Parts: sequence; C-alpha cells; structure tokens
Amino acid sequence: MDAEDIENSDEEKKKQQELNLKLLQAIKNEDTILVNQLIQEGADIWYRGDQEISLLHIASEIGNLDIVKLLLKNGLAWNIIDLNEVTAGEYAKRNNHEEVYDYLLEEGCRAELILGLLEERNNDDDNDGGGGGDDDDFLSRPLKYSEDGKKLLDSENNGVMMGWEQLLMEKHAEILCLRENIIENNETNEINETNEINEINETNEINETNELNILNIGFGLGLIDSAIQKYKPTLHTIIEAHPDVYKFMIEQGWDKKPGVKIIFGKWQEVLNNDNQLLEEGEVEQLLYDGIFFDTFGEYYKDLKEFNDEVVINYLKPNGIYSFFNGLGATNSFFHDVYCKIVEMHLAELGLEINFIEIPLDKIFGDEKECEKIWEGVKRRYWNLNVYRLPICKFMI
Ligand SMILES: C[S@@+](CC[C@H](N)C(=O)[O-])C[C@H]1O[C@@H](n2cnc3c(N)ncnc32)[C@H](O)[C@@H]1O
Repeated sequence: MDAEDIENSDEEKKKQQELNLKLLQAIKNEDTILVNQLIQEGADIWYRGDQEISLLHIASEIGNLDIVKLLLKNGLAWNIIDLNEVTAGEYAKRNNHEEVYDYLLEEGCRAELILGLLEERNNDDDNDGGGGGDDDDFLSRPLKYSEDGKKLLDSENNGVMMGWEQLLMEKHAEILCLRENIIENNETNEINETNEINEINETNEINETNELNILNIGFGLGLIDSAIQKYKPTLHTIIEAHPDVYKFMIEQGWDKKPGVKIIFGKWQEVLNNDNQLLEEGEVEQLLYDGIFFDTFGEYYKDLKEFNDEVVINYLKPNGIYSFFNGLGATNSFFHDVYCKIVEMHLAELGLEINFIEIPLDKIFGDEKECEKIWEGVKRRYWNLNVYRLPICKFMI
C-alpha cells in the first residue's frame, strides 16, 4: 500500500464513520425516514474509538418499533449482548417498551435469557412464543396427541412436536448411531425421497466394544426414539418429564422395547441423581456414545446448563452429542447469532460443533403445503429454509 492508498483508505474510513454517526443521530432523533435512507447509503455499526455501539440497543432503549424493525430487516441488529452483557430486549423491557420487547421476542431474540437476566420475566408473563416458556408450567398442563400421530400440542395449541420434523429426527439418529461414518459417507444432505433411513451396514463397527449406548432427553412423538431403535442400541435411555407423554410411552409399549430404559422426570432432577442412570448391579456411571437433547418449555440457558453439566459428564470421549437446533428459528439473524453463541459456549467446554445443512424446501414446499402442516397450531415456530443439524464432539 503506498501513501496515496493509505490516504484513500483513511478517507473512506472517515466517510464511513461520518455516515455511521449520522445514522446514530437519526436513530436518537427517531427520524425513521432518514434512518432508512442512511442504511441504504451504507451506514452500519457505529464505532467510537475501538468500541462498537449496538444500534439495536439504542433503538430498543428509545422504544421506536419502526426503527427496530428497520435495523433487524437490514441485518444491523448486531451485538445482541452489549459490553455490559445487557441485551436489546432487556433495554426495551427496562424502559417499559413492551411492544418493542414483544417484537424482539417474537423474532426470536431470546438472547437475554442466555444470561438469565430476565428471570423475573418468567414470573411476570407467559408469552412463551410457542417454543419456550416456563417448563414447570408446561409440565403441569395437559397435552394432546393428534389422531394421525403427527402433532403433539399443548393446552394452548402450541406445537410441542410435529411430524414435519421426522426426517430431521431420523438424520439426528443416524448421526448419533452411525457416528463419523455418516458424515463421510453422506454425499448430499438432501433428505432422501423415500424418507427411509439408510440401510445399516452389518459390518459397520459402531465402536471398539460394539456397544451402542444412547441417551435421549424428551420423547415427544417418539420420532427420534423410533429411529434410534432401528440401530438396535445396547442401551437406549429416554428421559421424559411430562405425565401425558409418559403415559403415551407406556401405552405404546416403549418400556418393553429392547434396550429401552425410561426415566420419568425432569432431566435436571434425574441427571443430578447419578443412581437413576445406573443399571442394576452397576457401580460406575455409564457413559454414552450418543446424547440427544430436545425439550420444550425451556430456554437457551437450560440447553447451556445441560451442556455444562450433563454432556461433559455423560458423553464418552469419542461420543457424539446433538440437539434440536431450533435456536431463534423464527429469524435467520437471531438463528445465526445463536449458532455462534452455542459454538462459543461449547468450545469453552472443549467441544467442537459442526453443522450439517439440510434444506427444508422438500418438507415445506409451497405456502399451501405450509398452511396444511401448521393447521391447528397457534403459531409457526419455524421460519427458516435450512435446518442446521449440530454434531458436537470433544476436541482431541
Ligand atoms: C419437542 S418434544 C421432543 C420430540 C422428540 N425429539 C421426537 O423426536 O419426537 C419435547 C419433549 O420434552 C419433554 N420435556 C420438556 N421439559 C423436559 C425436561 N425438563 N426434562 C425431560 N423432558 C422434558 C416434553 O414433555 C416433550 O415430550
């Protein structure tokens, strides 16, 4: 770079900063038209020295819904957790901008709960947005299975589990049970037309001891458990906390299936009590080759707690862990942020995460098909075109 180039790049930086400063001012002045215009001109994150200022925080603190929407639409909702670890949603909430707060939640902005900053919110209201909420509240209300077995709804018709996820669950099971082989052998992640799980290769060494111990949290429609059964696991532990689901499991004979061990209760309680996971006569805690987590009525902070306390203690050193990746799934920006956050948090535990991308166009097809899928469900909890299936392993 010669002197002229450096001068030009300094000049560009200065121009960008001026533009960003104008954007910041326009937000503070609540001048929506100017905000829109400046974004189109290329204004973005506002810098002060080496510090970034989150525009979304400012707009949320002021409580201007139109500007919040503009920022989100244009991908400027950067820095969901600010330097003081306060989220945009928290700013809105603290300043009583309920409409903005609700909108952020609606769009999947649940990051505030990562830090447990809004615990009091759980007591305040029950706007759980379909996928999250208060687990105890959820567990105390009745559930209903649809006649075709494709939906499990709560008392407010929130979709607890739905049949459209079947192919995803089958893929999760395949990855947990066939392990690395599937990642290498799988040329395309497109869901196959026949909806069938790949033939299991008889000679496919599952692991050195040929044992396959799988732990699944959350039975729901039993989709992943049915898929896991096809791999004939040595031990297939299922932890389920809802009495209606447990009843259904017993009615369907799950307690008699080979290798299956059902533990009724919340994973938080069951897994804090090692004894419940021990087989008769065993004294040493068993480790799992595969662990899957998919609950309902819980938040990211619960998933994080599960990772921190259960995965690292119950997963074999060469085991595979996965979870239903519905993090912020109503908004692609929040989903991206969550995927980064979960990667960061797992790395702190010595776990690496890779995502397999599964296009969902074959499942959702056109709007008509979509409407059919979501019929009778209070709100759509999924809005993305691609499912990012997480595969987590200890870094070696
Ligand atoms: C989304 S469904 C699981 C769907 C399942 N993966 C399948 O393939 O059908 C969530 C399940 O988690 C259960 N659940 C919710 N909170 C739980 C908790 N704390 N511990 C154990 N199970 C829980 C619910 O009762 C529900 O059956």
